[in-house]
Amino acid sequence: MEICVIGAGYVGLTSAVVFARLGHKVTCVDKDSEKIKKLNEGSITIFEPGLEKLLVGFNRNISFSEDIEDAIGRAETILIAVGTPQLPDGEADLQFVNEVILTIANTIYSHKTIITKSTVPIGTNDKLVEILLELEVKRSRFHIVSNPEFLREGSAVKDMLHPDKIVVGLEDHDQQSLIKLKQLYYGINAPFVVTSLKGAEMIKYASNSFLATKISFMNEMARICDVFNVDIMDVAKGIGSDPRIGSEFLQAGIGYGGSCFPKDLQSLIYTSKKQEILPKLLMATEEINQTQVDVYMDKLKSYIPNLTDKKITVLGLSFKPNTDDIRSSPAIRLIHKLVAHNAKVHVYDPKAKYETTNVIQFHHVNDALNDTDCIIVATDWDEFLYLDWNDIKRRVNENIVLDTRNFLNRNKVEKHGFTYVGLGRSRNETKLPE
Ligand SMILES: NC(=O)c1ccc[n+]([C@@H]2O[C@H](COP(=O)([O-])OP(=O)(O)OC[C@H]3O[C@@H](n4cnc5c(N)ncnc54)[C@H](O)[C@@H]3O)[C@@H](O)[C@H]2O)c1
Ligand SMILES: O=c1ccn([C@@H]2O[C@H](COP(=O)(O)OP(=O)(O)O[C@H]3O[C@H](CO)[C@@H](O)[C@H](O)[C@H]3O)[C@@H](O)[C@H]2O)c(=O)[nH]1
Repeated sequence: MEICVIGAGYVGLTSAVVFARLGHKVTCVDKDSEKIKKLNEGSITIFEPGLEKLLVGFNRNISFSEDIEDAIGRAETILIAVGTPQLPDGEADLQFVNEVILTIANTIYSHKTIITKSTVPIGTNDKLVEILLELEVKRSRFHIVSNPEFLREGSAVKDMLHPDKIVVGLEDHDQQSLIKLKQLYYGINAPFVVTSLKGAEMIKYASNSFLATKISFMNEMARICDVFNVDIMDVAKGIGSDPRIGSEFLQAGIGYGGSCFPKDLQSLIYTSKKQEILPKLLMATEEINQTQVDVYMDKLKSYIPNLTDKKITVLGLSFKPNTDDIRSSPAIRLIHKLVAHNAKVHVYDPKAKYETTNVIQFHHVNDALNDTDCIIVATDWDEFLYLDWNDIKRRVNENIVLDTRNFLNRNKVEKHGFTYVGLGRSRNETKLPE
């Protein structure tokens, strides 16, 4: 199948490469000429495990271009994978989706299946149908399909090749597009969940909201565990073994970040309020998340009351491991707070970069750790599990380790004389058998 993927970001590029791997002929377009230039030179524009290898392996099936009209003209299937960022009031900004739909309207000369992969508010795809009709595109020339994406950054390729489901939202009685989607995903072993356009849009928001709520729930539990000297890790293990709860997304910590959970929750809150529904649970989820960094700042200040001129080393910048993405990263929020308290901030991240005043970023973890007064693990990169605490002991001024991800091996850290600080990570008061 000849496909045009519009947007060469995390979703667009991964989709383009995966569909090329499935044997389709893909043109991936982006209006960012720098991105397209790099991709045409053979360099990958994002860090995503396995993506570069797959691109190299299937580059015969994929091309990159800035010429959006030309790519649309040739393709029978068009995937919209442009950004839908957040406006200041929480509403999703649909300017890029609207831009694309106008371009499509001006370029349709044969039938197109237009698939929205971008996360868009409930009712958007119905609106896209209306817009195309208002622009006098013949009804026989297009079908709109909502096919939200559920990949996670850091495991995007794996998630797209082995999804747990493929959600497809269709216009009324559109059997033709369902057949097209099955052809598109031929080779992927996953059940189809078929629903209306609005149904598919809602599934995407409900999925992210549920997962974000699970995280905020655990963060609230961690706050409670903290005052009762209970280890939240025991609680996660205990409740996670119940299949009704499930063991994933129970990791308490500094809060969720990234380009999806925060903005999608804000967007659903906005949409609900517009319909005069007060989404109290979603609002609480967001509020807990927003204040989680402050909870860790209070922890830090209970050990170092005055942070002025204290050297604080932050390990991790990205919003989660295995990605270079720092969008809405809690690590960045934490760094801003440290700077506001006049701390001298040293940072290290295996892949992500962040430039700002009063922060020094190091290329080697040991350089970032020299003479530090406190080590804060802000992202759970595997690399930090293998730190040589015996060596670090000799480099630092003070022995405080704040683990905001409940992730380090506490015994290993404490064995070398460090004070391990977490939230809801109190030592069990009952002496248990070894
Ligand atoms: N990042 C994720 O993990 C993820 C997962 C699932 C769904 N989503 C959703 O997918 C969408 C895309 O997210 P992303 O993270 O890939 O975004 P991104 O910002 O990484 O990429 C979007 C790309 O679209 C391009 N673009 C914007 N307007 C364009 C236009 N008119 N023509 C051509 N290109 C244009 C931009 O230049 C950019 O390269 C969003 O709606 C997001 O919510 C993201
Ligand atoms: O137990 C957990 C799990 C995750 N996180 C944090 O939650 C955020 C989001 O993590 P994750 O969901 O793994 O990454 P994303 O790439 O943001 O993926 C989410 O957002 C995407 C965009 O909508 C969806 O496609 C995915 O299904 C959804 O998991 C990160 O900051 C994580 O550190 C926790 O704090 N505790």
